[in-house]
Amino acid sequence: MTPPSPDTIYFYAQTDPYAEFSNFAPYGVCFEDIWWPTVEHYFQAMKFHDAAYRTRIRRCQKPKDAKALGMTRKVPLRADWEEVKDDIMYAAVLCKFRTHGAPRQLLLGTGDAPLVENAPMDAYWGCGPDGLGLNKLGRILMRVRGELAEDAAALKR
Ligand SMILES: Nc1nc(O)c(N)c(N[C@@H]2O[C@H](COP(=O)(O)O)[C@@H](O)[C@H]2O)n1
Repeated sequence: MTPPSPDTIYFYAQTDPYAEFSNFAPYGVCFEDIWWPTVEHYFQAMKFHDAAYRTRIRRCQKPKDAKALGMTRKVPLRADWEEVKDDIMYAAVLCKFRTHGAPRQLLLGTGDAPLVENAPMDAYWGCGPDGLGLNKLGRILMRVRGELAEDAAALKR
């Protein structure tokens, strides 16, 4: 097991440094002419094919409320969710950072530092309780950082 690099940047709560990297941060995204208040709202809504339920999630006041609605299994989860969820998350996170300059500059300013969602209960998107989780959100952010750096380089050419 490789130990975490000393320059690893951890993010999670909205009261912590680098809160901008969390999907709960107040940066909206637009898909198919519909505006979603946060990445979390969009991601949670995409779990369902039910259009009315998606709208209910989009109208939640807070991302934690959107997440709570997304956790229900009273409304059927789309059958292909496990296959599509990583791509949906990637598209939403890329859209967020292409849309909003402040988090984009913060992300680009992290250079090559490893990024880790310090989510104690989530070993898929975050590092989980023992720090050994998959950290899929951190990995997506690092991939997005590379895309944004390419965008910036192309603009200078
Ligand atoms: N800020 C915050 N609070 C939590 O309680 C969280 N679990 C997370 N992590 C985010 O939760 C989303 C994943 O939801 P599912 O478990 O797939 O329903 C994803 O956006 C994580 O980044 N963040």
